[in-house]
Amino acid sequence: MHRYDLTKISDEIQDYAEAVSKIANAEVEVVDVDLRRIAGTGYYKDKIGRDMSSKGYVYKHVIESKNLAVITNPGENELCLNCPDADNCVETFEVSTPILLDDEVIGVLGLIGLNDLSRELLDKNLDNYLDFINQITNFISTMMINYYREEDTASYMEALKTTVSYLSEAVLVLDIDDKIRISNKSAESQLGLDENCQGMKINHSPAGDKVAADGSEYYIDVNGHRKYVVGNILGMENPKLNKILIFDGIKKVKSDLYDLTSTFDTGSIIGSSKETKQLLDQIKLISNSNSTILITGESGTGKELIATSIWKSGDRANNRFISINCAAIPETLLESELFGYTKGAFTGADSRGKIGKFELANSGIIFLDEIGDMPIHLQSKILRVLENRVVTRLGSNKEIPLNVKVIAATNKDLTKMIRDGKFREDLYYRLNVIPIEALPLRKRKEDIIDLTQFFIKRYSNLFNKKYVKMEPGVLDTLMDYWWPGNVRELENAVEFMINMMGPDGILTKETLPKDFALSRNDGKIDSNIRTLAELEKMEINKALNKYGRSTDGKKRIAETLNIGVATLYRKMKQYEIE
Ligand SMILES: Nc1ncnc2c1ncn2[C@@H]1O[C@H](COP(=O)(O)OP(=O)(O)OP(=O)(O)O)[C@@H](O)[C@H]1O
Repeated sequence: MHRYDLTKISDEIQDYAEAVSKIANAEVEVVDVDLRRIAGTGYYKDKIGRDMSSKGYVYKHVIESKNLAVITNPGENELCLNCPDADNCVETFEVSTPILLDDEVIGVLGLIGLNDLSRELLDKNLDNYLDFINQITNFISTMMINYYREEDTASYMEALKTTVSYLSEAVLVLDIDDKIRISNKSAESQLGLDENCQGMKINHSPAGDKVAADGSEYYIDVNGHRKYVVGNILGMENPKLNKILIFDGIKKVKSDLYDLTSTFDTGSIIGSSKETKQLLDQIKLISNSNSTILITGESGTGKELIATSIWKSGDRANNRFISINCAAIPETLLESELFGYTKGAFTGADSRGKIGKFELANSGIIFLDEIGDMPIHLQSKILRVLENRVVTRLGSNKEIPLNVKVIAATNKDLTKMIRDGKFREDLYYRLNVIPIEALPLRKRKEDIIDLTQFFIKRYSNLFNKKYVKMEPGVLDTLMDYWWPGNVRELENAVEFMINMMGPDGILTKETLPKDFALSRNDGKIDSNIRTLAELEKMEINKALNKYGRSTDGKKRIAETLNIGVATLYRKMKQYEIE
């Protein structure tokens, strides 16, 4: 196989051959390097496609030498000596010119005289003829290059089309006039185009970066409609394809950000105790108020669930609920997470800027969980946001008006923190406009019955197990326990029990978690009362022994204890666990 195959453009070569033949008053033939006749005029036309390797001595010489051969004495020339037709050669002259491409011979063009007239013409105008033929061979090699270039482009386009069709982001490949050359399904549906949109002009202009950290924001105008998208425009070094637009609609980008943020539980509050009924009434009363709410209570009492219930029963239910755990985000990042930043606001910041959680929550609710862990310098900033109802991105001085309802939560004693100088008193009063207390489970024991039933149902469904009943005494044990980890601990205990439950579907005392031994022996509370801190320390130590101290180990511990990794580190520090 040769690199260049002249047969691919044989029709065009034949057209040239015919033209040259007329102008030069001679016959023309073109052969490739295998001495196959590609084109031919007059006498040679019928012989196109024939293999000439047994003859064609002159051509062989031209191919090997890469030089032109002018034969004025065909049959007698030394190059004709071995030719079987040398004795009865009908030619009066022959000019054989190599067709060169990249310094490689890809074929030979032969100009052949068959009568004296053409011989005479040649003799008179040899130089002109040679120039002319040179031009023609150059044309042929240019045609060959173009042929491969187009073929390359076609397969390149095909490959690009296939690749693009696999991408979930919207992709448009535009030509130099910003007309669509390639589009994928996502781009078509986002811009409301049909699949035959090739050739349609797309106008795009920067929209100024407001939301996304990983792309620029653009308006795309198509069919008289304007779309607001986030993405990237890649330039291409290609004469036909000019740029690639990769983007997603702003709504999707915002909701992706939102999905990343919202890991909250949106279940409903279970419990029929007097206390829980009161809580539900209170939620109803306040859900439409725009005042700030502070939910206090031990860990696992359902503070976040209360916050989402307020959201769902209020008039902001159709807008966002953005939850941010102030303890889980490193102090250095918390400020930019909350307020956002503009391009190049600080070293290491994404060069395009990013929306903050306050802005993202606009017209909805922001839930500031573990507000007691907020560093004091940020407390004053939060206070300012709450007072002025505007937010300013880091690195910018533009104030963005906010219509956000704030719900904060903490398991810390903020009044004590104020006394210790760790929490700003003015912020506390700003937050504590509507205080809600999430009671510990042991202070609303009736709920244990409802919650146990609720979780039994959830986990037996989840694990596809049939639950029949609970052995007498099991519920008493659960009711008597003091649940330091509150509802979260109860949920974990029930999940464990359903795992342990035999095929008879009966929850026995044996299915209770081992660590329940504190109250398991006789169904009564262990007479040695431990502090919560002691219990937490014990559990963390146990988990460290089981899973080890590696980063992965700690991840698993955090999962098992149902707390965040940041909380685990904080607690290890607090209890001086090495
Ligand atoms: N009354 C309830 N009904 C149903 N599920 C509940 C109830 N209270 C809490 N839960 C569940 O218990 C778990 C812990 O609740 P949540 O995260 O709201 O507690 P929290 O007080 O915010 O905890 P932390 O202070 O540790 O963040 C969640 O899975 C929640 O759905």
